[in-house]
Amino acid sequence: MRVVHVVAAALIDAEGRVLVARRPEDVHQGGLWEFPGGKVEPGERAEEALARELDEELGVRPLAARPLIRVHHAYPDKAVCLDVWRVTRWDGEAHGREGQPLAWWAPADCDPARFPAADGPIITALRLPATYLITPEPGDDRAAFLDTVEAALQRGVRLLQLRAKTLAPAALAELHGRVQALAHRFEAHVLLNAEPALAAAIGADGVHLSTAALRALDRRPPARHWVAASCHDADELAHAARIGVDFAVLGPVAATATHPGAPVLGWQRFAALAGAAALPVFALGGLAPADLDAAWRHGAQGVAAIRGLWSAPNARA
Ligand SMILES: Nc1nc2c([nH]c(=O)n2[C@@H]2O[C@H](COP(=O)(O)OP(=O)(O)OP(=O)(O)O)[C@@H](O)[C@H]2O)c(=O)[nH]1
Repeated sequence: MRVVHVVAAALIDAEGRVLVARRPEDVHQGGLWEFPGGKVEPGERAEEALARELDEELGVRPLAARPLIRVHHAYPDKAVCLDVWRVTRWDGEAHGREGQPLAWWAPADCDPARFPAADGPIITALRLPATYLITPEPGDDRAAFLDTVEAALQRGVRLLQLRAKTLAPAALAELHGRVQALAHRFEAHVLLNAEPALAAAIGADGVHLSTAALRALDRRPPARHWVAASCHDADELAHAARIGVDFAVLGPVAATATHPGAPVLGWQRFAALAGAAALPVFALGGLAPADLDAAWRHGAQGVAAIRGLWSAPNARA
């Protein structure tokens, strides 16, 4: 089946709401809500197509846009590649130039059932921040560890993975409770890197699956908000998407101090794997907030890091 290349925009307003439009009843996926956009014309660059579609459909001109996610989806009657951009500044006031109803919804309120099936990963991408902090092993000084977590939250980190492989379950649960209480003060979420049953039992916001844990599962484990997984190749990404994992971490993109000698992917390979994956993918391995533009250009949700976020100067949302 020929793949139709489509550009779509997530216009984000000052309150973090996203603009959605209702598709006419009589077209493909009619009656559902969508992100404004349309087909890329022959010879057109994606950004040109985006500007043309936003003018035709909404009467606005994008001023600040960056890639959000690329989604491939095969409907029974057509295959699409949705190239979705996050637009945070534009000229003009958005109005439905083709008579289509418009609405501004918080990403948390976007119900995937009201959108075409391809849009699930787009909604997830909109709900996720651009950085994912993975904690280093906590040392004996728990107070210093919690202070550093709090400083990271103050810098803007909103998604954390508590990774403390050396702790027994009771000590891990104890530390998790403290980290989660801090995180919730900042409306941030904590994923516990542990057995899904333990994460669920102690009320974690989510669970982060190791590659081995991911491979052992044939369905999404129960979780309050998030199920994430560590992946290294196309098979693992496909398995993660198939069982309903929300997002993946893929790497190492560059060499890291924590995993010396691990084979490095590089940005080109990362982009190929992330672009084919049906879920948002954070880039991991030797990265920091300064790498966000490169990460977005190569199809990442953003950057996941231990060192690069634990004491980095900032974490852009
Ligand atoms: N703009 C947009 N299109 C989407 C989204 N999700 C999704 O699956 N699509 C699909 O991507 C294609 C977009 O093309 P289009 O908006 O030019 O519309 P169309 O196919 O109705 O045009 P046509 O009548 O010329 O065939 C449609 O097949 C649509 O179902 C989305 O969120 N926004």
